[in-house]
Amino acid sequence: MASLIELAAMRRAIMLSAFGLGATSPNPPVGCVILDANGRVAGEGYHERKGLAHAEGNALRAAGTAARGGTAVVTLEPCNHVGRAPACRQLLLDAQVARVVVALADPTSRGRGGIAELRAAGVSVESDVLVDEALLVLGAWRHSLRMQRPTLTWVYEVARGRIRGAVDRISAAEELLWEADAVLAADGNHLGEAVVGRHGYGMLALPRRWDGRDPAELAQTLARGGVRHLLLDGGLELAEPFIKAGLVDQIVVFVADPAGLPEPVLPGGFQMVEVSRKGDHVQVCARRGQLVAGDSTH
Ligand SMILES: Nc1nc(O)c(N)c(N[C@@H]2O[C@H](COP(=O)(O)O)[C@@H](O)[C@H]2O)n1
Repeated sequence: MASLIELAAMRRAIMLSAFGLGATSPNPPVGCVILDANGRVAGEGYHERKGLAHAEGNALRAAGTAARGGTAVVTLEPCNHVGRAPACRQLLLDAQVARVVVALADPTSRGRGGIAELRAAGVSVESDVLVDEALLVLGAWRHSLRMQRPTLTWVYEVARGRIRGAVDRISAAEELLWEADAVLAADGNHLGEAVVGRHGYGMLALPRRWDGRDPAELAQTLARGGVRHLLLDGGLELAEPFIKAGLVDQIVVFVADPAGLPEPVLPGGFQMVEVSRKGDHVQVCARRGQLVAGDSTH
């Protein structure tokens, strides 16, 4: 069982991991905290983008020799492969940590996985710690892997009975770009990295526009190009083919005024999960019905 100190460290690691949202794809946003042998924070880090060090590598570098005999608290199972970065389970063994606390198992882990390797090497490993909280950050990535397409969020504004794109006009909508990898807007005529340059050169391969034909084919192309979270910014004409194809996972709608709400405001099958005030708009977040309970979108 994880101790109270380890649970607090996991929550810290989850917060750190969120700094990687919208930047790490196709890799996951991961955070890690190293506790020394007395349970004090000795180092921490997160995965910033593909091609750079994994979260564990950054946290171990910050901790230095204080990691020896300590505990690594990490939001995703340490990787078991030598890729662009060394295998994290080997870095942890080299640093001589005594214990590893993990939130989520890695659905892409190679061989028998980092957790099994660490246990085989005599390290105490606690897994499935604060899974639901870790999924607040890792959820879109994991859902994308499960569905073999990007997690798709449709954002729009409802104003004077009209439904239209929101990102250009509403700052809270523009902020959603920071959690997405790519954005499709202007009735399909604009397709690009959500925040230009965040993933690093060559990490995403995107077509410049969508021909408007097959949304499932576009989703496949984007998934192959490294996109794990797509933001759709526009009115019904843009979103309808994606809704009909069952490709919209979540909705963020900004309601400008209580009068003249269109009928309906949300498409069928979506349930509200959050209603809040954002400046002069009401923001409603909704998820597909069957995804709300239990495992949620993610
Ligand atoms: N445990 C862990 N921490 C991180 O910080 C990570 N980015 C990952 N990612 C895992 O490794 C794969 C990517 O490897 P490369 O960076 O491309 O070599 C990714 O699929 C995850 O399984 N894991």
